[in-house]
Amino acid sequence: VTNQPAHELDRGSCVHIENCFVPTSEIIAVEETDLNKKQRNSGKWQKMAKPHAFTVYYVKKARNHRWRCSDVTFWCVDEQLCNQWIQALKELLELQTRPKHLLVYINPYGGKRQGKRIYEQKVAPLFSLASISTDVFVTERANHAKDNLFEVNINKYDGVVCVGGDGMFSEVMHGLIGRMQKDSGIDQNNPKAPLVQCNIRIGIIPAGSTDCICYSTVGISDPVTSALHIIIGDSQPLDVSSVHHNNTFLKYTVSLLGYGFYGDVLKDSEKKRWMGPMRYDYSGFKTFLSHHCYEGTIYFQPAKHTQGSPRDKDSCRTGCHICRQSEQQLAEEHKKCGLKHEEDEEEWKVIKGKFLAINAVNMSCACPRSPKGLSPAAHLADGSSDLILVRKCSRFDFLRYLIRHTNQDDQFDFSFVDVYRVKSFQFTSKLLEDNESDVTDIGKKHFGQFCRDHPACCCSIANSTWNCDGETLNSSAIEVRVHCQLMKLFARGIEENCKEAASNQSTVEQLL
Ligand SMILES: Nc1ncnc2c1ncn2[C@@H]1O[C@H](COP(=O)(O)OP(=O)(O)OP(=O)(O)O)[C@@H](O)[C@H]1O
Ligand SMILES: CCCCCCCCCCCCC/C=C/[C@@H](O)[C@H](CO)NC(C)=O
Ligand SMILES: [Ca+2]
Repeated sequence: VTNQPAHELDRGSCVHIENCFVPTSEIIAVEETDLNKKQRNSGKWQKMAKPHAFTVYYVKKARNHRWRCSDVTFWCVDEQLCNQWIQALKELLELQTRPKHLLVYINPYGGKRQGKRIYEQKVAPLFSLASISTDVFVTERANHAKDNLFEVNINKYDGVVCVGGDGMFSEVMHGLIGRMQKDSGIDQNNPKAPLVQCNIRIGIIPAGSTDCICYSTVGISDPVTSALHIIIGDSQPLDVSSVHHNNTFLKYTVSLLGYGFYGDVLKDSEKKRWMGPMRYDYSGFKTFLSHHCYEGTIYFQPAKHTQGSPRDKDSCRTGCHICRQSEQQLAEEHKKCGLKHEEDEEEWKVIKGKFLAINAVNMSCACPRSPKGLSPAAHLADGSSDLILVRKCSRFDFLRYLIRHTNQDDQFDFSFVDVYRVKSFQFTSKLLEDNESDVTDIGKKHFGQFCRDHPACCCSIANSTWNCDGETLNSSAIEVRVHCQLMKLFARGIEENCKEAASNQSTVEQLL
Protein backbone atom coordinates (compact mmCIF):
# COMPACT_ATOMS: atom_id res chain seq x y z
CA VAL A 1 0.00 0.00 0.00
CA THR A 2 2.87 2.38 0.65
CA ASN A 3 6.41 2.27 -0.57
CA GLN A 4 7.82 4.60 2.08
CA PRO A 5 9.81 2.87 4.86
CA ALA A 6 8.36 3.55 8.34
CA HIS A 7 11.60 5.13 9.64
CA GLU A 8 11.47 7.82 6.93
CA LEU A 9 8.29 9.40 8.29
CA ASP A 10 8.82 12.79 9.83
CA ARG A 11 6.63 15.35 11.54
CA GLY A 12 5.26 17.03 8.43
CA SER A 13 4.70 13.81 6.53
CA CYS A 14 1.65 12.71 4.68
CA VAL A 15 0.54 9.13 4.71
CA HIS A 16 -0.06 8.02 1.15
CA ILE A 17 -3.28 6.03 1.17
CA GLU A 18 -3.44 4.76 -2.42
CA ASN A 19 -4.23 8.04 -4.23
CA CYS A 20 -5.30 9.86 -1.09
CA PHE A 21 -2.79 11.94 0.88
CA VAL A 22 -3.63 12.50 4.53
CA PRO A 23 -1.50 15.03 6.43
CA THR A 24 -0.35 13.43 9.68
CA SER A 25 -1.95 16.39 11.47
CA GLU A 26 -5.30 14.99 10.28
CA ILE A 27 -4.79 11.40 11.42
CA ILE A 28 -7.17 10.67 14.27
CA ALA A 29 -5.69 7.40 15.56
CA VAL A 30 -3.65 4.36 14.56
CA GLU A 31 -4.57 0.94 15.90
CA GLU A 32 -3.44 -2.61 15.42
CA THR A 33 -6.32 -4.30 13.60
CA ASP A 34 -8.15 -7.11 15.30
CA LEU A 35 -8.10 -9.67 12.51
CA ASN A 36 -10.81 -11.74 14.11
CA LYS A 37 -13.20 -8.82 13.79
CA LYS A 38 -12.00 -7.49 10.46
CA GLN A 39 -13.23 -9.40 7.48
CA ARG A 40 -10.45 -10.07 5.02
CA ASN A 41 -12.43 -8.95 2.05
CA SER A 42 -9.59 -8.24 -0.36
CA GLY A 43 -8.84 -11.36 -2.37
CA LYS A 44 -5.12 -10.58 -2.45
CA TRP A 45 -4.84 -10.81 1.34
CA GLN A 46 -7.08 -13.83 1.80
CA LYS A 47 -4.25 -15.90 0.38
CA MET A 48 -1.83 -14.77 3.13
CA ALA A 49 -0.91 -17.41 5.66
CA LYS A 50 -0.53 -15.15 8.71
CA PRO A 51 -1.47 -11.57 7.84
CA HIS A 52 -0.87 -8.63 10.12
CA ALA A 53 -2.68 -5.33 9.82
CA PHE A 54 -3.10 -1.85 11.26
CA THR A 55 -5.88 0.69 10.75
CA VAL A 56 -5.38 4.41 10.26
CA TYR A 57 -8.37 6.58 11.20
CA TYR A 58 -8.25 9.94 9.49
CA VAL A 59 -10.26 13.08 8.77
CA LYS A 60 -12.18 12.86 5.55
CA LYS A 61 -13.36 16.24 4.29
CA ALA A 62 -16.80 16.25 2.73
CA ARG A 63 -18.90 19.06 1.28
CA ASN A 64 -19.69 22.32 3.08
CA HIS A 65 -16.90 22.04 5.67
CA ARG A 66 -18.26 18.76 7.02
CA TRP A 67 -15.64 16.37 8.40
CA ARG A 68 -16.04 12.66 8.94
CA CYS A 69 -13.87 9.96 10.47
CA SER A 70 -12.76 7.50 7.80
CA ASP A 71 -10.39 4.54 8.07
CA VAL A 72 -8.13 2.44 5.97
CA THR A 73 -6.53 -0.87 6.90
CA PHE A 74 -3.00 -1.79 5.83
CA TRP A 75 -2.20 -5.49 5.51
CA CYS A 76 1.26 -6.95 5.74
CA VAL A 77 2.92 -10.38 5.90
CA ASP A 78 5.80 -9.22 8.05
CA GLU A 79 4.78 -8.73 11.71
CA GLN A 80 7.87 -6.67 12.50
CA LEU A 81 7.26 -4.27 9.61
CA CYS A 82 3.64 -3.90 10.68
CA ASN A 83 4.67 -3.04 14.25
CA GLN A 84 7.30 -0.59 13.01
CA TRP A 85 4.61 1.26 11.09
CA ILE A 86 2.27 1.40 14.06
CA GLN A 87 5.09 2.63 16.28
CA ALA A 88 6.28 5.28 13.80
CA LEU A 89 2.79 6.65 13.24
CA LYS A 90 2.04 6.75 16.97
CA GLU A 91 5.26 8.66 17.57
CA LEU A 92 4.22 11.16 14.91
CA LEU A 93 0.87 11.65 16.61
CA GLU A 94 2.64 12.21 19.93
CA LEU A 95 4.51 15.13 18.36
CA GLN A 96 1.25 16.94 17.56
CA THR A 97 -0.01 19.29 20.28
CA ARG A 98 -3.32 17.56 20.87
CA PRO A 99 -5.57 17.51 23.91
CA LYS A 100 -5.27 14.43 26.10
CA HIS A 101 -7.58 15.31 28.98
CA LEU A 102 -10.73 17.41 28.55
CA LEU A 103 -13.35 18.89 30.83
CA VAL A 104 -16.79 18.55 29.21
CA TYR A 105 -19.92 20.53 30.16
CA ILE A 106 -23.25 19.39 28.71
CA ASN A 107 -26.37 21.54 28.75
CA PRO A 108 -29.17 18.96 28.57
CA TYR A 109 -31.79 21.68 27.91
CA GLY A 110 -30.21 23.62 25.00
CA GLY A 111 -31.76 23.58 21.50
CA LYS A 112 -33.87 20.46 20.98
CA ARG A 113 -32.70 19.01 24.32
CA GLN A 114 -30.42 16.54 22.56
CA GLY A 115 -27.10 17.60 24.11
CA LYS A 116 -26.57 14.48 26.20
CA ARG A 117 -27.51 12.11 23.39
CA ILE A 118 -25.36 13.97 20.85
CA TYR A 119 -22.36 13.79 23.17
CA GLU A 120 -22.80 10.13 24.11
CA GLN A 121 -23.57 8.82 20.63
CA LYS A 122 -21.51 11.01 18.32
CA VAL A 123 -18.67 12.56 20.30
CA ALA A 124 -17.63 10.27 23.18
CA PRO A 125 -16.78 7.31 20.86
CA LEU A 126 -14.46 9.56 18.81
CA PHE A 127 -12.73 10.92 21.94
CA SER A 128 -12.22 7.38 23.13
CA LEU A 129 -10.81 6.30 19.72
CA ALA A 130 -8.34 9.21 19.96
CA SER A 131 -7.41 8.15 23.54
CA ILE A 132 -8.73 11.40 25.01
CA SER A 133 -9.89 11.06 28.61
CA THR A 134 -12.73 13.25 29.84
CA ASP A 135 -14.42 14.50 32.99
CA VAL A 136 -18.05 15.00 32.01
CA PHE A 137 -20.34 17.39 33.87
CA VAL A 138 -24.05 17.55 32.97
CA THR A 139 -25.37 20.91 34.18
CA GLU A 140 -28.38 21.07 36.48
CA ARG A 141 -29.09 24.80 36.26
CA ALA A 142 -28.06 27.92 34.39
CA ASN A 143 -24.58 29.15 35.44
CA HIS A 144 -23.67 25.73 36.84
CA ALA A 145 -20.77 25.35 34.38
CA LYS A 146 -19.60 28.92 34.95
CA ASP A 147 -19.57 28.54 38.74
CA ASN A 148 -17.83 25.18 38.48
CA LEU A 149 -15.04 26.67 36.39
CA PHE A 150 -14.09 28.93 39.34
CA GLU A 151 -13.61 25.83 41.53
CA VAL A 152 -12.02 23.08 39.42
CA ASN A 153 -8.33 22.40 39.15
CA ILE A 154 -8.19 23.83 35.65
CA ASN A 155 -4.49 23.02 35.12
CA LYS A 156 -5.40 19.33 34.90
CA TYR A 157 -7.07 19.89 31.54
CA ASP A 158 -5.88 20.60 28.00
CA GLY A 159 -9.20 22.16 27.08
CA VAL A 160 -12.83 22.69 27.97
CA VAL A 161 -15.67 21.42 25.79
CA CYS A 162 -19.18 22.81 25.92
CA VAL A 163 -22.10 20.88 24.48
CA GLY A 164 -24.91 23.33 23.81
CA GLY A 165 -25.65 26.57 21.98
CA ASP A 166 -24.30 30.11 22.00
CA GLY A 167 -25.64 30.75 25.51
CA MET A 168 -23.88 27.71 26.90
CA PHE A 169 -20.65 28.73 25.17
CA SER A 170 -21.04 32.18 26.70
CA GLU A 171 -21.35 30.62 30.14
CA VAL A 172 -18.20 28.56 29.76
CA MET A 173 -16.30 31.51 28.30
CA HIS A 174 -17.32 33.72 31.26
CA GLY A 175 -16.15 31.00 33.64
CA LEU A 176 -12.78 30.63 31.94
CA ILE A 177 -12.00 34.30 31.34
CA GLY A 178 -13.29 35.22 34.81
CA ARG A 179 -11.18 32.50 36.42
CA MET A 180 -8.09 33.66 34.52
CA GLN A 181 -8.52 37.28 35.64
CA LYS A 182 -9.21 36.24 39.23
CA ASP A 183 -6.08 34.06 39.35
CA SER A 184 -4.03 36.96 37.94
CA GLY A 185 -5.49 39.62 40.26
CA ILE A 186 -7.14 41.59 37.41
CA ASP A 187 -10.22 43.61 38.32
CA GLN A 188 -12.87 42.86 35.66
CA ASN A 189 -14.84 45.94 36.77
CA ASN A 190 -12.15 48.21 35.39
CA PRO A 191 -13.11 48.69 31.72
CA LYS A 192 -9.53 49.64 30.84
CA ALA A 193 -7.83 46.74 32.60
CA PRO A 194 -5.52 44.81 30.25
CA LEU A 195 -7.13 41.38 30.45
CA VAL A 196 -5.01 38.23 30.71
CA GLN A 197 -5.25 35.96 27.65
CA CYS A 198 -6.92 32.66 28.15
CA ASN A 199 -4.70 29.91 26.75
CA ILE A 200 -6.90 26.96 27.58
CA ARG A 201 -8.90 26.27 24.42
CA ILE A 202 -12.69 25.83 24.29
CA GLY A 203 -14.32 23.31 21.95
CA ILE A 204 -17.96 23.76 20.96
CA ILE A 205 -20.13 20.73 20.25
CA PRO A 206 -23.19 22.39 18.71
CA ALA A 207 -26.44 21.38 20.39
CA GLY A 208 -28.25 24.72 20.62
CA SER A 209 -30.79 26.67 18.61
CA THR A 210 -28.60 29.05 16.55
CA ASP A 211 -25.04 27.75 17.13
CA CYS A 212 -23.72 30.87 15.48
CA ILE A 213 -20.29 30.79 17.19
CA CYS A 214 -19.66 27.22 16.07
CA TYR A 215 -20.89 27.88 12.52
CA SER A 216 -18.83 31.07 12.13
CA THR A 217 -15.60 29.46 13.33
CA VAL A 218 -15.88 26.02 11.70
CA GLY A 219 -18.19 26.65 8.73
CA ILE A 220 -20.90 24.22 9.77
CA SER A 221 -22.76 23.29 12.93
CA ASP A 222 -22.14 19.57 13.05
CA PRO A 223 -21.15 17.71 16.25
CA VAL A 224 -18.85 15.18 14.51
CA THR A 225 -16.97 17.89 12.59
CA SER A 226 -16.45 19.87 15.80
CA ALA A 227 -15.31 16.77 17.71
CA LEU A 228 -12.69 16.11 15.01
CA HIS A 229 -11.39 19.69 15.19
CA ILE A 230 -10.98 19.18 18.95
CA ILE A 231 -9.22 15.83 18.54
CA ILE A 232 -6.61 17.08 16.08
CA GLY A 233 -5.98 20.08 18.36
CA ASP A 234 -6.89 22.94 16.01
CA SER A 235 -6.49 26.43 17.37
CA GLN A 236 -8.34 29.60 16.41
CA PRO A 237 -7.84 32.85 18.35
CA LEU A 238 -10.95 34.90 18.99
CA ASP A 239 -11.65 38.55 19.83
CA VAL A 240 -13.76 39.12 22.94
CA SER A 241 -15.53 42.39 23.81
CA SER A 242 -16.12 43.44 27.39
CA VAL A 243 -19.34 45.26 28.28
CA HIS A 244 -19.37 47.67 31.24
CA HIS A 245 -21.72 50.17 32.80
CA ASN A 246 -20.29 52.81 35.13
CA ASN A 247 -17.18 50.84 36.07
CA THR A 248 -19.20 47.69 36.65
CA PHE A 249 -18.48 44.66 34.52
CA LEU A 250 -21.62 43.29 32.85
CA LYS A 251 -20.65 40.66 30.26
CA TYR A 252 -18.27 39.48 27.57
CA THR A 253 -19.40 38.90 24.00
CA VAL A 254 -17.83 37.16 20.99
CA SER A 255 -20.63 37.11 18.43
CA LEU A 256 -23.64 39.45 18.48
CA LEU A 257 -24.27 42.29 20.89
CA GLY A 258 -27.59 43.56 19.55
CA TYR A 259 -30.04 46.24 20.75
CA GLY A 260 -33.47 46.83 19.25
CA PHE A 261 -34.58 44.06 16.87
CA TYR A 262 -32.31 41.20 18.00
CA GLY A 263 -32.61 42.19 21.68
CA ASP A 264 -36.41 42.22 21.45
CA VAL A 265 -36.50 38.90 19.57
CA LEU A 266 -34.39 37.29 22.29
CA LYS A 267 -36.39 38.76 25.17
CA ASP A 268 -39.67 37.55 23.72
CA SER A 269 -38.26 34.15 22.74
CA GLU A 270 -36.99 33.41 26.28
CA LYS A 271 -40.65 33.11 27.37
CA LYS A 272 -41.18 30.51 24.64
CA ARG A 273 -38.24 28.17 25.35
CA TRP A 274 -40.63 25.24 25.26
CA MET A 275 -40.96 25.79 21.49
CA GLY A 276 -37.27 24.92 21.00
CA PRO A 277 -35.38 26.58 18.11
CA MET A 278 -38.75 27.55 16.49
CA ARG A 279 -39.16 30.19 19.19
CA TYR A 280 -36.84 32.52 17.25
CA ASP A 281 -39.10 32.34 14.14
CA TYR A 282 -42.21 33.06 16.21
CA SER A 283 -40.64 35.93 18.16
CA GLY A 284 -38.84 37.19 15.05
CA PHE A 285 -42.14 37.56 13.22
CA LYS A 286 -43.83 39.19 16.22
CA THR A 287 -40.95 41.63 16.73
CA PHE A 288 -40.88 42.43 13.02
CA LEU A 289 -44.59 43.37 13.15
CA SER A 290 -44.15 45.53 16.27
CA HIS A 291 -41.54 47.62 14.38
CA HIS A 292 -40.17 49.40 17.45
CA CYS A 293 -37.43 51.92 17.07
CA TYR A 294 -35.19 53.22 19.82
CA GLU A 295 -33.50 56.55 20.21
CA GLY A 296 -30.04 57.02 21.57
CA THR A 297 -26.47 58.20 21.12
CA ILE A 298 -23.50 56.12 20.01
CA TYR A 299 -19.88 57.16 20.47
CA PHE A 300 -17.24 55.02 18.82
CA GLN A 301 -13.51 54.81 18.13
CA PRO A 302 -12.77 53.55 14.59
CA ALA A 303 -10.42 50.57 14.40
CA LYS A 304 -7.48 52.22 12.63
CA HIS A 305 -5.06 49.39 13.34
CA THR A 306 -6.70 46.98 10.91
CA GLN A 307 -6.49 47.01 7.12
CA GLY A 308 -9.89 45.48 6.57
CA SER A 309 -13.26 47.14 6.12
CA PRO A 310 -16.80 45.78 6.69
CA ARG A 311 -17.52 46.37 2.97
CA ASP A 312 -14.65 44.10 1.82
CA LYS A 313 -15.53 41.38 -0.65
CA ASP A 314 -13.13 38.88 0.96
CA SER A 315 -14.07 37.11 4.18
CA CYS A 316 -11.98 35.92 7.12
CA ARG A 317 -10.62 32.46 6.29
CA THR A 318 -8.24 29.91 7.88
CA GLY A 319 -4.84 31.58 8.49
CA CYS A 320 -6.34 35.04 7.72
CA HIS A 321 -3.57 37.58 7.00
CA ILE A 322 -5.67 40.53 8.20
CA CYS A 323 -6.08 38.92 11.64
CA ARG A 324 -2.33 38.21 11.82
CA GLN A 325 -1.41 41.75 10.79
CA SER A 326 -3.88 43.33 13.22
CA GLU A 327 -2.42 41.28 16.05
CA GLN A 328 1.11 42.48 15.24
CA GLN A 329 -0.07 46.06 14.80
CA LEU A 330 -1.84 46.08 18.14
CA ALA A 331 1.15 44.54 19.90
CA GLU A 332 3.38 47.30 18.48
CA GLU A 333 0.90 50.00 19.51
CA HIS A 334 0.78 48.63 23.06
CA LYS A 335 4.59 48.61 23.24
CA LYS A 336 4.74 52.23 22.07
CA CYS A 337 1.93 53.51 24.29
CA GLY A 338 3.15 51.76 27.42
CA LEU A 339 1.23 53.19 30.34
CA LYS A 340 0.16 56.37 28.56
CA HIS A 341 -3.38 55.21 27.74
CA GLU A 342 -3.19 57.00 24.40
CA GLU A 343 -6.33 55.20 23.37
CA ASP A 344 -8.35 57.75 25.32
CA GLU A 345 -6.94 60.59 23.28
CA GLU A 346 -7.81 58.93 19.98
CA GLU A 347 -10.64 60.22 17.88
CA TRP A 348 -14.22 59.50 18.97
CA LYS A 349 -17.13 59.81 16.57
CA VAL A 350 -20.73 60.40 17.57
CA ILE A 351 -24.03 59.40 16.01
CA LYS A 352 -27.43 60.28 17.40
CA GLY A 353 -30.65 58.90 16.01
CA LYS A 354 -33.58 56.53 16.00
CA PHE A 355 -32.65 52.95 15.33
CA LEU A 356 -34.49 49.73 14.58
CA ALA A 357 -31.34 47.77 15.36
CA ILE A 358 -27.87 48.41 16.71
CA ASN A 359 -25.71 45.34 16.13
CA ALA A 360 -22.08 45.00 17.14
CA VAL A 361 -20.52 41.80 15.81
CA ASN A 362 -17.03 40.46 16.52
CA MET A 363 -17.39 37.80 13.85
CA SER A 364 -19.58 37.31 10.78
CA CYS A 365 -22.36 35.72 12.91
CA ALA A 366 -23.05 33.24 10.14
CA CYS A 367 -25.46 30.49 11.12
CA PRO A 368 -27.75 28.07 9.26
CA ARG A 369 -30.45 30.78 9.08
CA SER A 370 -28.00 33.33 7.71
CA PRO A 371 -25.11 31.56 5.96
CA LYS A 372 -23.13 34.77 5.30
CA GLY A 373 -24.04 36.29 8.66
CA LEU A 374 -24.81 39.79 9.83
CA SER A 375 -21.42 41.14 8.69
CA PRO A 376 -19.92 38.77 6.11
CA ALA A 377 -16.47 40.43 6.11
CA ALA A 378 -16.02 40.62 9.91
CA HIS A 379 -12.84 38.99 11.25
CA LEU A 380 -12.52 36.45 14.03
CA ALA A 381 -9.31 37.80 15.51
CA ASP A 382 -8.48 41.30 14.22
CA GLY A 383 -9.22 43.20 17.44
CA SER A 384 -12.27 44.93 16.01
CA SER A 385 -16.02 44.75 15.94
CA ASP A 386 -18.40 45.75 13.13
CA LEU A 387 -20.97 48.24 14.38
CA ILE A 388 -24.11 48.07 12.23
CA LEU A 389 -26.69 50.83 12.67
CA VAL A 390 -30.10 50.25 11.11
CA ARG A 391 -31.92 53.56 11.25
CA LYS A 392 -35.66 54.02 11.41
CA CYS A 393 -37.19 52.97 8.08
CA SER A 394 -40.44 51.51 6.78
CA ARG A 395 -41.47 47.93 7.60
CA PHE A 396 -41.01 47.08 3.95
CA ASP A 397 -37.42 48.39 3.90
CA PHE A 398 -36.60 46.58 7.14
CA LEU A 399 -37.93 43.36 5.63
CA ARG A 400 -35.69 43.92 2.58
CA TYR A 401 -32.76 44.34 4.97
CA LEU A 402 -33.62 41.14 6.89
CA ILE A 403 -34.04 39.14 3.70
CA ARG A 404 -30.50 40.14 2.68
CA HIS A 405 -29.25 38.22 5.74
CA THR A 406 -30.35 35.11 3.92
CA ASN A 407 -29.12 35.74 0.37
CA GLN A 408 -26.00 36.90 -1.51
CA ASP A 409 -27.02 40.58 -1.83
CA ASP A 410 -25.12 43.33 0.00
CA GLN A 411 -26.96 43.96 3.27
CA PHE A 412 -25.13 47.27 3.81
CA ASP A 413 -26.25 48.73 0.49
CA PHE A 414 -29.22 50.65 1.96
CA SER A 415 -29.46 54.37 2.73
CA PHE A 416 -30.74 53.54 6.24
CA VAL A 417 -27.88 51.14 7.14
CA ASP A 418 -24.44 52.34 8.29
CA VAL A 419 -21.54 50.11 9.21
CA TYR A 420 -18.27 50.98 10.97
CA ARG A 421 -15.31 48.88 12.06
CA VAL A 422 -14.60 49.91 15.66
CA LYS A 423 -12.36 49.04 18.57
CA SER A 424 -14.67 50.45 21.22
CA PHE A 425 -18.05 52.11 21.50
CA GLN A 426 -20.54 53.45 23.98
CA PHE A 427 -24.31 53.64 23.78
CA THR A 428 -26.77 55.62 25.85
CA SER A 429 -30.50 55.46 25.30
CA LYS A 430 -32.40 58.72 24.93
CA LEU A 431 -34.63 57.80 27.85
CA LEU A 432 -31.65 57.58 30.13
CA GLU A 433 -30.10 60.79 28.81
CA ASP A 434 -33.38 62.58 29.50
CA ASN A 435 -33.43 61.25 33.03
CA GLU A 436 -30.00 62.79 33.44
CA SER A 437 -28.81 59.74 35.26
CA ASP A 438 -25.24 59.01 36.19
CA VAL A 439 -24.78 57.41 32.81
CA THR A 440 -24.43 60.77 31.05
CA ASP A 441 -20.91 60.69 32.51
CA ILE A 442 -19.97 58.47 29.62
CA GLY A 443 -21.08 60.95 26.99
CA LYS A 444 -20.12 64.11 28.82
CA LYS A 445 -16.58 62.97 29.15
CA HIS A 446 -16.07 63.20 25.40
CA PHE A 447 -18.75 65.54 24.13
CA GLY A 448 -19.74 67.88 26.92
CA GLN A 449 -22.93 69.65 25.94
CA PHE A 450 -23.54 67.68 22.73
CA CYS A 451 -26.66 65.85 23.83
CA ARG A 452 -28.40 68.73 25.53
CA ASP A 453 -27.85 70.97 22.49
CA HIS A 454 -30.12 68.72 20.44
CA PRO A 455 -33.66 68.75 21.79
CA ALA A 456 -35.55 65.54 22.35
CA CYS A 457 -37.42 63.93 19.47
CA CYS A 458 -40.50 61.79 19.47
CA CYS A 459 -39.60 58.14 18.98
CA SER A 460 -38.70 56.50 22.30
CA ILE A 461 -41.32 54.18 23.71
CA ALA A 462 -39.22 52.22 26.16
CA ASN A 463 -35.75 50.83 26.33
CA SER A 464 -34.87 47.67 24.45
CA THR A 465 -32.76 44.81 25.80
CA TRP A 466 -29.30 43.71 24.63
CA ASN A 467 -28.88 40.33 23.02
CA CYS A 468 -25.40 39.37 24.22
CA ASP A 469 -24.43 36.09 22.51
CA GLY A 470 -27.99 34.89 23.10
CA GLU A 471 -28.18 36.06 26.74
CA THR A 472 -30.33 39.05 27.69
CA LEU A 473 -28.66 42.08 29.19
CA ASN A 474 -30.68 44.97 30.57
CA SER A 475 -28.70 48.16 30.49
CA SER A 476 -29.55 51.27 28.56
CA ALA A 477 -26.00 52.61 28.79
CA ILE A 478 -23.02 50.47 28.00
CA GLU A 479 -19.35 50.82 27.27
CA VAL A 480 -17.84 48.17 24.96
CA ARG A 481 -14.16 47.43 24.28
CA VAL A 482 -12.70 44.78 21.95
CA HIS A 483 -9.88 42.66 23.40
CA CYS A 484 -7.85 41.25 20.51
CA GLN A 485 -7.49 37.44 20.59
CA LEU A 486 -8.37 37.13 24.27
CA MET A 487 -9.23 33.45 23.92
CA LYS A 488 -8.82 30.42 21.68
CA LEU A 489 -11.13 27.78 20.26
CA PHE A 490 -10.49 24.26 19.01
CA ALA A 491 -11.23 25.38 15.44
CA ARG A 492 -9.35 26.74 12.42
CA GLY A 493 -11.73 29.30 10.97
CA ILE A 494 -13.51 28.62 7.70
CA GLU A 495 -11.39 26.85 5.09
CA GLU A 496 -11.08 28.25 1.59
CA ASN A 497 -12.07 26.17 -1.44
CA CYS A 498 -13.67 23.56 0.71
CA LYS A 499 -15.94 22.36 -2.08
CA GLU A 500 -13.00 21.76 -4.40
CA ALA A 501 -11.06 19.84 -1.76
CA ALA A 502 -14.10 17.73 -1.04
CA SER A 503 -14.74 16.89 -4.67
CA ASN A 504 -11.05 16.00 -5.25
CA GLN A 505 -11.21 13.72 -2.29
CA SER A 506 -14.34 12.01 -3.49
CA THR A 507 -12.64 11.32 -6.83
CA VAL A 508 -9.89 9.65 -4.84
CA GLU A 509 -12.42 7.63 -2.92
CA GLN A 510 -13.88 6.40 -6.19
CA LEU A 511 -10.43 5.26 -7.27
CA LEU A 512 -9.83 3.27 -4.08
N1 LIG B 1 -29.21 22.48 33.28
C1 LIG B 1 -29.65 23.65 32.85
N2 LIG B 1 -30.93 24.04 33.08
C2 LIG B 1 -31.39 25.21 32.59
N3 LIG B 1 -30.64 26.10 31.89
C3 LIG B 1 -29.37 25.76 31.64
C4 LIG B 1 -28.80 24.54 32.11
N4 LIG B 1 -27.52 24.48 31.71
C5 LIG B 1 -27.28 25.62 31.04
N5 LIG B 1 -28.37 26.41 30.99
C6 LIG B 1 -28.56 27.70 30.32
O1 LIG B 1 -29.33 27.50 29.13
C7 LIG B 1 -29.17 28.65 28.31
C8 LIG B 1 -29.34 28.35 26.85
O2 LIG B 1 -28.59 27.28 26.48
P1 LIG B 1 -27.97 27.04 25.04
O3 LIG B 1 -27.24 28.21 24.58
O4 LIG B 1 -27.19 25.77 25.19
O5 LIG B 1 -29.21 26.72 24.10
P2 LIG B 1 -30.11 27.62 23.14
O6 LIG B 1 -30.40 28.92 23.79
O7 LIG B 1 -31.24 26.78 22.73
O8 LIG B 1 -29.18 27.83 21.86
P3 LIG B 1 -28.58 29.16 21.17
O9 LIG B 1 -27.91 29.95 22.25
O10 LIG B 1 -27.61 28.63 20.14
O11 LIG B 1 -29.72 29.91 20.55
C9 LIG B 1 -27.81 29.19 28.65
O12 LIG B 1 -28.03 30.49 29.10
C10 LIG B 1 -27.30 28.35 29.79
O13 LIG B 1 -26.73 29.18 30.80
C1 LIG C 1 -38.27 37.31 6.70
C2 LIG C 1 -36.81 37.06 6.65
C3 LIG C 1 -36.25 36.99 8.01
C4 LIG C 1 -34.82 36.66 7.95
C5 LIG C 1 -34.27 36.60 9.30
C6 LIG C 1 -32.85 36.24 9.25
C7 LIG C 1 -32.45 35.86 10.63
C8 LIG C 1 -31.01 35.72 10.74
C9 LIG C 1 -30.66 35.36 12.15
C10 LIG C 1 -29.25 35.68 12.36
C11 LIG C 1 -28.91 35.65 13.81
C12 LIG C 1 -27.46 35.71 13.94
C13 LIG C 1 -27.05 36.30 15.20
C14 LIG C 1 -26.89 35.29 16.27
C15 LIG C 1 -27.35 35.49 17.48
C16 LIG C 1 -27.19 34.48 18.56
O1 LIG C 1 -26.25 34.96 19.47
C17 LIG C 1 -28.51 34.29 19.28
C18 LIG C 1 -28.40 33.18 20.31
O2 LIG C 1 -28.00 32.01 19.76
N1 LIG C 1 -29.55 33.92 18.35
C19 LIG C 1 -30.54 34.75 18.06
C20 LIG C 1 -31.51 34.31 17.03
O3 LIG C 1 -30.68 35.80 18.62
CA1 LIG D 1 -13.27 40.78 15.06
